[in-house]
Amino acid sequence: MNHLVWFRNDLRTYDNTVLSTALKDANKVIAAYCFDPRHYLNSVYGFKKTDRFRSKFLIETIQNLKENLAALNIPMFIYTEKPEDCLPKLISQQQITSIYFQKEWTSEEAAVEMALKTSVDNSIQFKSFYDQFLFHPEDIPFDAFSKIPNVYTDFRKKCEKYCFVREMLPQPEKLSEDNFIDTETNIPTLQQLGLEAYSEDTRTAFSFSGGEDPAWERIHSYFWKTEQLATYKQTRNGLVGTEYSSKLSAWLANGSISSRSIYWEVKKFEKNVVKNQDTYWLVFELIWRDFFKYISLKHGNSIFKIGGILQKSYNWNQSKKQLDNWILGNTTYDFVNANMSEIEQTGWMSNRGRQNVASFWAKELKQDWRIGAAYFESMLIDYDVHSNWGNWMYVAGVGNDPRDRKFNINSQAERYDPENIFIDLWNNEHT
Ligand SMILES: Cc1cc2nc3c(=O)[nH]c(=O)nc-3n(C[C@H](O)[C@H](O)[C@H](O)COP(=O)(O)OP(=O)(O)OC[C@H]3O[C@@H](n4cnc5c(N)ncnc54)[C@H](O)[C@@H]3O)c2cc1C
Repeated sequence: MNHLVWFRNDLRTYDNTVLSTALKDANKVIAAYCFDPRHYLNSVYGFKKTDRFRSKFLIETIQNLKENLAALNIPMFIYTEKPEDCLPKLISQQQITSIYFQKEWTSEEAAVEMALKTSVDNSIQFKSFYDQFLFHPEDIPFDAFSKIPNVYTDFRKKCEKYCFVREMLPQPEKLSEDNFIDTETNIPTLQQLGLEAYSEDTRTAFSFSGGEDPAWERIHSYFWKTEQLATYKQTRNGLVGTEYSSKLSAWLANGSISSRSIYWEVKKFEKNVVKNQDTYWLVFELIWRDFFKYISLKHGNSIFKIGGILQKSYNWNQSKKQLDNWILGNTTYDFVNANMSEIEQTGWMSNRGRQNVASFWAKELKQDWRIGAAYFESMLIDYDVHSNWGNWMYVAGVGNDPRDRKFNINSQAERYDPENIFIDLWNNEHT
């Protein structure tokens, strides 16, 4: 049996169900990753689907994954082509019998899987696994995805009571040296993906580096070195600096680390250092992440539609001038401007910032919320389809917020940035 592990948003060797299962009964295992050219084109809203910040992070992630796979004697083939164009050739050259991959359900990802299926021989087996969750779909206390509650608290309480988090998988065992071959394929540069190289803004909240090793270094630092986890709930609404929140989202989004691993690391911390509301709260937030994945499983493409999952109709506007002012930080609110400047310069924005700029865009300007979501999709280093579109729907009043709130931006700024430290950092001319 010759197996191909087709990496998607599960870019790690550790605690990876797809990789571990593929290794079980194989004579030979090879890996592949495709920088899909469609991900670097413009979306229907006119933004690059993946701009420079996430692309650079992804390039670093693949470099790290390639090295970690090589240490297991697994060769990694890297293409800048559509999977359905390059993988059939690889499958035939390497006499592959089965393809292992993480199951994705959003329409674009599902279409790629279908296109790949139709471009290879019928005898090739497709084996896909859900591996992006904290609570595995087979373990949740709901009979079907259609039964997932639309209110977060109902979902969380039932999962916390009746569900469990699976153990992490053992470290994969190294294959024999003859499994390794020279792949003679290269990781593209930013320029080859049609993007410009850039140097990091010194004001960045966090100097992100892609890959599972940097993800674990962050865990080591945030949990064990500085013990910031012990005060997470108290600091998580911060705006400036590396330590106000975990910053794990970028690695979680492309699967460099599993949500399960973070959960079990929290449990270790609770045993060895302290167990309190703050340590629990990180898990609480990881459950939010699961919630939006289940909402997208339940509602399918509605998460991308203007009426959202509630199918609500509002009078949405589409003003190019308002869009330019929002993106360039020329609105009437310094707090919105500072946050928009941060995302434009670094690909990052705090959760507090995201809520405020999204509320301003959708609720105050009454602009089509999908344009805001598409801009975030382009810019965010931690873009995750479910978390982004789910949170945008939530803030825009077409999703899961039972109270349909609008943020008072001035009072938010006074509360979270009382001395204008954040505003001054991002609104003053950068030297
Ligand atoms: C409009 C809007 C768009 C967003 N888009 C994204 C996105 O594309 N990708 C993304 O990962 N998060 C998104 N979020 C959620 C949240 O802002 C980020 O997860 C968080 O700011 C990341 O920082 P952190 O890792 O330091 O989070 P922490 O506060 O340390 O939280 C730990 C982890 O919990 C999860 N989490 C925390 N808050 C949320 C939330 N509200 N929804 C879902 N998961 C959460 C994340 O995986 C995060 O890494 C969005 C929020 C809003 C309001």
